[in-house]
Amino acid sequence: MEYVRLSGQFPKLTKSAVTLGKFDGIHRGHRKLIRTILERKKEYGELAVVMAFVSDRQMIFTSEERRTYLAKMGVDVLLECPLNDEIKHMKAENFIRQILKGDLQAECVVVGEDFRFGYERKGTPELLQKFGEKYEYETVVISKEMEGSRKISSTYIREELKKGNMEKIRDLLGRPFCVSGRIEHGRGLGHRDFFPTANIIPPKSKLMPPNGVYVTMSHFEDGDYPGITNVGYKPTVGESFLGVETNLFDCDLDLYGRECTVDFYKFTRPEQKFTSFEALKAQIRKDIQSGKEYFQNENSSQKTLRFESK
Ligand SMILES: Cc1cc2nc3c(=O)[nH]c(=O)nc-3n(C[C@H](O)[C@H](O)[C@H](O)COP(=O)(O)O)c2cc1C
Ligand SMILES: Nc1ncnc2c1ncn2[C@@H]1O[C@H](COP(=O)(O)OP(=O)(O)OP(=O)(O)O)[C@@H](O)[C@H]1O
Repeated sequence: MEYVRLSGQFPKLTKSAVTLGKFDGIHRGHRKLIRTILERKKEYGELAVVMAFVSDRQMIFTSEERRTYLAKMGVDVLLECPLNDEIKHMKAENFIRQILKGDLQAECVVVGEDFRFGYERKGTPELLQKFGEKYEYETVVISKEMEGSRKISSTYIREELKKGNMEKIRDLLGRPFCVSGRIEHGRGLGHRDFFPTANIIPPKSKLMPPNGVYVTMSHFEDGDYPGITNVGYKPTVGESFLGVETNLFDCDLDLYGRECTVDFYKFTRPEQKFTSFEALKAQIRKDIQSGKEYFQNENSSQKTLRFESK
């Protein structure tokens, strides 16, 4: 997949199917749009292009996580376009003429039914359709994917992430919330004293759930390991950065330096400051036990698959 972080000129493409939006998290609604451009690729040989408008806010998926994910889906080009004043104030027709048609040579534009763009948010799916006749492209408008009576959106997922509601997030994303990164060395206290942990330091750009303990599944290139993860600053020992620290059940491999994706299944308790290291260790023993019970529970076994629903 070609990845372009725009800082001025748009790339010149030929014959593309373009989908537009912020695309944070690539939730079930986003995937309907992406599947549509992939179908166009298959049927008409159009380039599958995702144009993602980006700002400085923390994201459900970091830019890197999103890139990896879209490449796996089969997207040809990811354009990250800063949501700056120039883009925000651009007249809708200019955006269509200069960028969609002029640069990207769109044959097809795919958006959700409430998508808005350009000056005074006057760019609507209807307007895209209207100009499609003049500039010769097709517009596909996708109906909103719902969860009950509420539209799925990145905003909805952010709200649930703030509450640590990992089960709900899994429904909305159609897969678990995850953190990806390289396993780093901790201070080594855990390993020396009894429970080894695999540590990831998420970038500051990653939107995280509340500090606390979660039941997780860690995915490495050659295997998946259930475990229990602490997110936070380890107040008992005092750490200066936020860590994602996982005790993998029944795994004694040396994992340092390896790439890992940790899927979050369930929040179990907030992070606490303990009065002694012994008290912390006793609590972690209990955490490990409750994590193992989660995976042993027959009803939970279905939940541990890394399936992608809808
Ligand atoms: C399941 C689990 C739960 C944890 N809960 C807490 C906690 O509530 N408070 C805390 O200060 N540290 C917590 N920790 C972090 C420990 O302080 C940390 O594992 C230990 O200090 C070893 O750190 P090191 O690997 O950097 O040496 C937890 C770790 C794990 C794996
Ligand atoms: N639930 C959904 N079903 C179908 N299409 C959607 C859905 N949510 C968003 N889209 C469409 O996907 C594209 C990208 O959406 P975008 O990320 O901008 O919105 P969002 O997910 O609603 O996020 P936010 O809550 O931050 O506005 C847009 O064209 C949008 O209309």
